[in-house]
Amino acid sequence: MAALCSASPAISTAASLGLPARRVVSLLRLRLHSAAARSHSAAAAPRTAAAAAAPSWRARRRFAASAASTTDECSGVDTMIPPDNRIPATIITGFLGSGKTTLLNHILTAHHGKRIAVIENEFGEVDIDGSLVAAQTAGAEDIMMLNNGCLCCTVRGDLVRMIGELVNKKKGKFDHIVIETTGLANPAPIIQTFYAEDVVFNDVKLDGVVTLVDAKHAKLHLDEVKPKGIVNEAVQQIAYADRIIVNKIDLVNEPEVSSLVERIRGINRMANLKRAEYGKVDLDYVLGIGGFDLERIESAVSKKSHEDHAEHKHEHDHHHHEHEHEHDHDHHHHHAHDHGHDHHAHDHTHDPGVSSVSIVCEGEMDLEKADMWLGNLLLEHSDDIYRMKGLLSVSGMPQRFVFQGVHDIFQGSPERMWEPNEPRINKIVFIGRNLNKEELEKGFKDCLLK
Ligand SMILES: Nc1nc2c(ncn2[C@@H]2O[C@H](COP(=O)(O)OP(=O)(O)OP(=O)(O)O)[C@@H](O)[C@H]2O)c(=O)[nH]1
Repeated sequence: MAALCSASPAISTAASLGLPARRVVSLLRLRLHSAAARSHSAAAAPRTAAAAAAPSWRARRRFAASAASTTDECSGVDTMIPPDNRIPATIITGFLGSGKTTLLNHILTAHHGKRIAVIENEFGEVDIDGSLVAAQTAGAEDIMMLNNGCLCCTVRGDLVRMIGELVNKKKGKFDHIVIETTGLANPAPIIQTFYAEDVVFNDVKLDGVVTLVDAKHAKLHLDEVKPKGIVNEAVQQIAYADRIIVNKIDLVNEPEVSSLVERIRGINRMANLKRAEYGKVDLDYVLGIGGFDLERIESAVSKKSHEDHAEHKHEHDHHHHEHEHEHDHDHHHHHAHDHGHDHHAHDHTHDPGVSSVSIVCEGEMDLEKADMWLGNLLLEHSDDIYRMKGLLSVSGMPQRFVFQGVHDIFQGSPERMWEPNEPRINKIVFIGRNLNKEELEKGFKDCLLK
């Protein structure tokens, strides 16, 4: 059963990655915590207000099992998302050789005025990437190496320690942390580190996941068939991304890039996407992106890839048809029917089953029903739901309700007020494995007030 106002249904399975025991999500409880956050910050001076916001973040993060203040939980809430002054951290991921270090060097050598601490994860004995970065740049405040292991498993503890060390010893001396993963990393455990580990969570917030895709070789890796139960890292890196950079476009022709973009969109339609050579993108495309910020949910759930279109149009005015495949007709297939080249090969034979589903519907949500539905959904499918973002029009709530999640880690809060004439539209986007569009759509729409 899903959690309702007063239930505390912790599921007993402790997650394999050392995360806290899973709990069923409850929108109703999230609403409560928002109210608590408001009373905290209202009473506090500006500086303490930021600090006071932390417990509420944590509460929302973990769906505190105790039904602490249950008396007026169904009353209206007129809170806003609390300020978050933690240090932002960006994860740069992408398959081997896709251009992660090149992008990092671009970030470190560009003029943005940010002081950046770098954590490098080189898979192997020698700090090759570290020396490449270090040799080329004077821009990094600190370069720390995570050696001899993949960031996604053995050295996660090291990552936590390193971030802790950075914060303890150098707080105030840097403005942003950039973590470069190995090309074989699954980003999920790294993302979860930011929510599951207090040492990290209290001082550092995940700003976003930037995924580099090698325009020349990506298809090969995306098509690779893995043994049953093993997920293709190249697909996962795309699935978790907030920003995608299709890099090395100098090595391929336009139809090849378009086909790849379409393929990527089949996996993740929530992320922004840009094409680049040598990782050269505007820095505000990769830093300060707020991929996990509730305030910025709307752009993700409303995405129709304008930016890619604009960027692309700028560079290749005659060839910008990929957007035609990206808007709201969510299909699980991604044929390259318009491009006339061999893009069908992956279709359903090699398809790792990772895709996006977005649902938009007008009307007012019954919060209890939505709560029940989402709770059950995550109870059964949180392993398969990689990322989720949503914006709801809740009956009786004057604000828009926004939420986002990564597997069973979930945050939500009322956001700004609905404008008087603004259409009450509900939007939800899932990225994950084996998503059943029809079932999701039916479940979501059944939560509307009849
Ligand atoms: N032609 C071309 N080469 C590129 C581009 N971007 C990066 N490279 C080259 O590709 C190679 C790999 O780039 P890196 O930045 O080291 O890639 P990486 O993802 O950090 O590699 P790993 O750490 O091995 O996973 C280097 O020789 C880069 O100079 C590009 O846009 N075009």
